[in-house]
Amino acid sequence: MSAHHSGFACFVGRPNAGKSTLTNALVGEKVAITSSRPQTTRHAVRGVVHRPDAQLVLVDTPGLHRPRTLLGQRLNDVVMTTLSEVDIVGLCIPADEKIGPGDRWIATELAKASRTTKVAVITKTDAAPKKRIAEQLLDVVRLGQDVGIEWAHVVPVSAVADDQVGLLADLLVELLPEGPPYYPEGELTDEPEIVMVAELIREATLEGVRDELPHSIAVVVEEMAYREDRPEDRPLIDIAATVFVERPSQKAIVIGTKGARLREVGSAARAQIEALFGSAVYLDLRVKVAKDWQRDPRQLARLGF
Ligand SMILES: Nc1nc2c(ncn2[C@@H]2O[C@H](COP(=O)(O)OP(=O)(O)OP(=O)(O)O)[C@@H](O)[C@H]2O)c(=O)[nH]1
Repeated sequence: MSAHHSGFACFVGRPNAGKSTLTNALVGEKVAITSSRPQTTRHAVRGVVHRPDAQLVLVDTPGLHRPRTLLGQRLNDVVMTTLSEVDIVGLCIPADEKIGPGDRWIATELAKASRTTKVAVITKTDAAPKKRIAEQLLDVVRLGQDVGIEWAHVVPVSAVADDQVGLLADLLVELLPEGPPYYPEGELTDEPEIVMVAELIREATLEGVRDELPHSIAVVVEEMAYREDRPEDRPLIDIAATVFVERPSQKAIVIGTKGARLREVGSAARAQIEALFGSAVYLDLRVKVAKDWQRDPRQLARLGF
C-alpha cells in the first residue's frame, strides 16, 4: 500500500479571482465538508478533501492587499505567516483579464514564502477563448520568472463549468507530504466535540512529560459514536483515537513500562471526556510514530495540532 498524504493548502489572488468558487468546487467534488468552523486557533478551515490516499485541508487567508496603512501591513503579516505555514499556495489568476499590478504584487509577496510549494491556477477558463487562455498560460509563467517563483504546476480550470477541477485536486494531492489524516470521515462529524476530545487526550498525554515531548504530538480521533443496544439511562460512547509522535523514543515515553503510562493517560483522559459528555466512555487509545513530521515538527504545532 502506498503512503497516506496529508496537508494544508490555501488560495490567494486579487478580489474576484475566483478563490471561493474554486474552493467550493474542490471540496464539493469527491468530498464531505466536515465543518466550516475555524478548526485551529489560526486558520479557518474551509473544507477538507477526503480521499482514500490523501487528505487535503483547504484553509482561508484574509485577503492580501497592497498595504496603505499600518493595519494593512499587520494584516499582511498574518497572511504571510499563513503562506509560509501551509504546504501549498495556489495563486488564482482569472483567464478573462490581463495580469495587472494587483496580481504582480501578490506574486511578489508570495515569492517570499520560499519554502511553500506554489501552484498557479488560471480560473474562469469558460469565460475566455482558447487563444486567450494560451496567452495567459505564457504570461503566468513569465510572471513567475519575473518575481522568482518556480510554479510546481500551472493549471487552467473552470470551477463553474467543472473543467479540470478534478485534475487540480489530483495535482495538489500529489504535492502533499506523507502524513496521517487529520480529520475523521466517519458518521460523527460534530467537529467542536471531536476537537475537544482530541485536546483532552493531548493534555493527558503531555501531563508530566511536557519537557520530553515538546510540540511533538498530535491526536486524531478516528471514531466517536454512541454504542448501540445500551439502556437509555446508561449510555456509552466508544472513542478510538491515535496519538501521533515523531520518534520511537517518544512512543516509549508515552506508553511507559509495560504500558503503565498509557493506561494512566487513558484513564485520565477518559475521566475528563466522561465529565464533558456526562456519559460513560470506552476509550481505545493507540500510539503511532509518524516519521515525516520530523521534517518540520513545528509546522503542525503552529497549525494547532
Ligand atoms: N465564468 C466563471 N465565473 C466564475 C468562475 N469562478 C468564479 N466566477 C465568478 O467570479 C466572481 C468572483 O468569484 P469568487 O469565487 O467569489 O472570487 P474570490 O476570489 O473568492 O473573491 P473575493 O472574496 O472578493 O476575494 C463570482 O461572480 C463568480 O461567480 C468560473 O469558473 N467561471
